[in-house]
Amino acid sequence: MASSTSATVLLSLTITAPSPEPTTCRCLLQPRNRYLNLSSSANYSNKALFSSYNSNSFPLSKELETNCNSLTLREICQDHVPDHVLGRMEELGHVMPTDVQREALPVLFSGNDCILHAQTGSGKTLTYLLLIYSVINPKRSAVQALIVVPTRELGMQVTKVARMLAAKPMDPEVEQKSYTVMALLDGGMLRRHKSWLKAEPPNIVVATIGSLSQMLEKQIFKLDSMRILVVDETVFASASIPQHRRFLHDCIQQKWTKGDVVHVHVNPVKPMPSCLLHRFVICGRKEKHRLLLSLLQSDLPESGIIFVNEQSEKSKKAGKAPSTTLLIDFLKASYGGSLEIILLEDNMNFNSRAASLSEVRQGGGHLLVSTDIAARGIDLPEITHIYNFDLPKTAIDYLHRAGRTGRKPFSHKKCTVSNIILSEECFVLQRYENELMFNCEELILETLC
Ligand SMILES: Nc1ncnc2c1ncn2[C@@H]1O[C@H](COP(=O)(O)OP(=O)(O)OP(=O)(O)O)[C@@H](O)[C@H]1O
Repeated sequence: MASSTSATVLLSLTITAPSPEPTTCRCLLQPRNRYLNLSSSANYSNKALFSSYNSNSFPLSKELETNCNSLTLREICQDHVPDHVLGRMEELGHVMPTDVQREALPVLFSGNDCILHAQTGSGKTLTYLLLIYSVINPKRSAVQALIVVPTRELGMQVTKVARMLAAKPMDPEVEQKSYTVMALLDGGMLRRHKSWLKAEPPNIVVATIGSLSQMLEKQIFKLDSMRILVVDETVFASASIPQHRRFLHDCIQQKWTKGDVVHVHVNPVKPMPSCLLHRFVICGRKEKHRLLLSLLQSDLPESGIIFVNEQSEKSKKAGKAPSTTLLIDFLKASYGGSLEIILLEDNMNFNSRAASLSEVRQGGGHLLVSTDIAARGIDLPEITHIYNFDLPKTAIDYLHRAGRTGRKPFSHKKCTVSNIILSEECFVLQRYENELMFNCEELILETLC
């Protein structure tokens, strides 16, 4: 994929990297006139944002740097982001910056290449959207920013936030052309999008890789006006070497970035948000349903996600029902609490998945039974409890699942991640604790029953 000529490319990524500095990170890089192959980028498990824009790089003012600690988001952004976007941002309750926003935004606005490291739920999406709104021109009918996401669910989430920030000012006195944001997601109406892209290209496109490739192949999607490319929550490479230093080294080697990339590292020691309490219960395979029920009855979550691993091929071939279905049936028959039980899994068609998510987003308290499809990028701040009915397959998956709760940056409320494990899985959990540097307390069975 070609970036536009004389463009500066910026990459931001969330590397959920364990050793030597385990953390979630984003990386902002500036290649010049480079080709970036999204689908074949390999070797890191991360969340990434690439953006390209014509920057008049200027050094970060020392004064701004020192004063940034006490600045509001508006003060940090006001010379860059249009006023009505800042107004919307404040209406949405974003007044003070999170750590990553405070540290990253001045660097991004300065046009420097940089890498950002920050925990899940720390406000990276707003960070890159503010950068996008600082760069694109709503009067220009051309795709100026492209955000590539791995799943339809994350795409819907990002589109929602982008549209909320871009909403036209309520005040009729304020004349402002609104930004247009298109969601080009798998399972969507590609024919309709095709006409839209041809007739009046939107300013921002949020796309899954499949839909994007189709549009690129048919040459409907033109990248010549693109100034920012974001790759969000995408696997760039093997999870076995998720080390940001190595990643950065490779990016420089591949010339995706200039050599003087800035590395902004927020909370370098602990990748896991500190507002999370982790605990585990050991039980036999047949006791898991009953144990989950006891946990739900004693925790009384406001809302929660119960993560179940995907059904194995072997189990499918044997004609067994998936664990999600069994669990939903069990909960519907025995739960009896006030929360609504909702299913979200890969096997569902796009419409059913969208319906489940919109039901969840309407609020009112729910228990979402889900595979890892809900583990990345989905932002449901009302979730207070995560239950790993099945232990995730990797430490990175653990981090992403856990990061679906505790998503209120300025709240001191503790949220809980509970793991229902078999005795032979203890060492796996221990490994995740070591890799991600968190502590998981054992809950003794008697106290629950
Ligand atoms: N400055 C802010 N003030 C208050 N809330 C904020 C602020 N910035 C972001 N948030 C809220 O914090 C939550 C998490 O933000 P966001 O989804 O951007 O995190 P993230 O770092 O991208 O997480 P992940 O890596 O898990 O995708 C969202 O509900 C968002 O609305």
